[in-house]
Amino acid sequence: MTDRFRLFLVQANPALGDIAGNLAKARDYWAKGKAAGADMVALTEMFVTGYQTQDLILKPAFQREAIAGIEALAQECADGPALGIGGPALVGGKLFNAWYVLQAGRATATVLKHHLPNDSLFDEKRLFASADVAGPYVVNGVRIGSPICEDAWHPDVTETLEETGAEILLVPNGSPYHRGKPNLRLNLMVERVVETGLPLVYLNMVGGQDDQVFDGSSMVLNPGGQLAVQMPQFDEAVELVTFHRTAEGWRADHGTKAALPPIGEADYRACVIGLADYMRKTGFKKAVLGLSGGIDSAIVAAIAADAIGPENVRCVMLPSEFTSAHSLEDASAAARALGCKLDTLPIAGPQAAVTAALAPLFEGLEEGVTEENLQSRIRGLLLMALSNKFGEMLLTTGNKSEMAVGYCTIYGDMNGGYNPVKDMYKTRMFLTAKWRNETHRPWMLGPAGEVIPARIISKPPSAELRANQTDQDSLPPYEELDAILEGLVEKDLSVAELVAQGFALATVKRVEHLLYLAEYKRFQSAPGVRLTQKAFWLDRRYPIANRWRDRSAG
Ligand SMILES: Nc1ncnc2c1ncn2[C@@H]1O[C@H](COP(=O)(O)OP(=O)(O)OC[C@H]2O[C@@H]([n+]3cccc(C(=O)O)c3)[C@H](O)[C@@H]2O)[C@@H](O)[C@H]1O
Ligand SMILES: Nc1ncnc2c1ncn2[C@@H]1O[C@H](COP(=O)(O)OP(=O)(O)OP(=O)(O)O)[C@@H](O)[C@H]1O
Ligand SMILES: NC(=O)CC[C@H](N)C(=O)O
Repeated sequence: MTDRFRLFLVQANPALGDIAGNLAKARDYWAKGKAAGADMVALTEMFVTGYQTQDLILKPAFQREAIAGIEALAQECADGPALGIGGPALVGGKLFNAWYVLQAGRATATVLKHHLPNDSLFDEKRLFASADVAGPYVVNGVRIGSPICEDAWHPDVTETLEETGAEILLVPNGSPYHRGKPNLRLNLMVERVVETGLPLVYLNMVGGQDDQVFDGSSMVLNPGGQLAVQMPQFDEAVELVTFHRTAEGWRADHGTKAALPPIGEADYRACVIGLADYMRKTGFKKAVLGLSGGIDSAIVAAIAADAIGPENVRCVMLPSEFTSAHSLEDASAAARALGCKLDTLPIAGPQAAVTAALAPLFEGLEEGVTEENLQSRIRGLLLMALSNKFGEMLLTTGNKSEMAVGYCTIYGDMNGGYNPVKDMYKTRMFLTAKWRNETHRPWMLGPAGEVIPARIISKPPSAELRANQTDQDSLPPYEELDAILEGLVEKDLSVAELVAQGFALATVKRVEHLLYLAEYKRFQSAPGVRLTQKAFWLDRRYPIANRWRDRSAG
């Protein structure tokens, strides 16, 4: 009887749709596991296709290529350790989210997912059939049960596996980041370990995919819930875990115990990885953004410098007659501190030309928001011209507070391919800027030190679209706005509940109105990194034409 079982865990970053590339990665990791003397090499949920595939997985040609790839992989990895890999499976004409166990040239087990996540950003019931729960499979005489991700968030699948003889639980995941997610997963997995009395391996992928960032944080728990291995959050990593058979069952040796970063740092890292992977996976090497001397564009510049290197980030100051001297100085100081190129493109010329073109139609009409927004749109036009000419993707900079209430110009500053701060509230932007100035980590490609000049953080935010404008002319103070948004968006509170918390009825109703009104802007907005469980895109899907307003407080 085997008394030792060695499992090679692969916390890697697949590229969605790159079936050949993901198979090549799988082969390389399998060879590493073989060289390390593993009995089994484990990869994550849907590794062969990347995750989440959304409706791409419904395309028969895509399914066929992925399944054929797994069959070929089985043969290439016949001579050595077993290989566990996620991919689609077609059984009885139905499509399943599956995890294949490849041994001796074929799939000796095809585990099919039972619990299909269908809330927040998941729509798996739309894509896959739900399978009945099956028992464990055997590798080198050890019976292993593999609940697939959501399957381990409920007690029934692991209970069945334990009752049908599983000795070790190995859970492949595609679990995306949100604030505090590692702790949530740990609590759930400890529950499974305590219920079953079995050791549990939680294996998650890493990397950015559109709005989602998968943050690894894979771990191994021994019965009782003791943490034997903690793999890092966000980094690609491998770990050879050795299990020993004891009188009480299998136990994992202690291994790597990576420290997980605090939440603020994890959010920033998610923004950096989300942007870096979006660029890499869509084929961009360089980015461009408007650097105004305000905090939003300064943080986005820092994130971009950290993600793709300051030499690949072009900052552009586009001053108008309303741009203050301190904005010019602050933009220049920020670009210098980050080591990014700064171009200056005054907008007075194009603004005069557009104003003249519109003059015959606008004659006798008062100037107002139209003219203010023209400046933003001219900036957007010039920035997109640079993007076209130099192949630099335009970054847009609207934080979550602005995106919530529509404090941004459609086809103006909303222009851009990706928004790394789309899910970060303005009050967090200030904290993030301070934190980045005080902290440098090896994964940051930008420099250490005060990369966001102190005045950018301390001065009152202004769009500078008219003389002496500040954000607080149009919006409640950000502390109040964010607290109300936290209630309306993150917690789905009613207007009455917010009023009971002490907020003025008129302010809450105005914020609620702006929130609903701005749906059309968000629908046309760039994707951005998801940090919360109510990100504007998949977590919170609202109608655009919507006459409902909450009358709970009158
Ligand atoms: N339901 C709907 N479906 C589709 N389209 C709809 C629509 N409602 C309005 N629209 C369209 O949207 C237009 C109004 O939206 P928009 O043109 O954005 O203009 P609007 O939202 O009125 O103004 C932009 C606001 O953003 C502020 N801001 C803050 C920070 C930075 C910047 C900046 O630009 O740098 C701007 C600026 O001060 C101003 O308060 C309408 O004229 C109409 O064309
Ligand atoms: N003078 C400018 N030069 C270059 N880009 C600008 C200029 N003014 C605005 N922009 C672009 O439009 C975006 C929206 O402006 P907004 O005022 O909301 O942000 P900010 O200036 O970065 O920060 P804050 O809101 O704190 O002032 C900016 O982040 C920037 O990308
Ligand atoms: N891929 C999955 O099944 C993930 C679902 C799970 N609720 C998570 O977010 O981790």
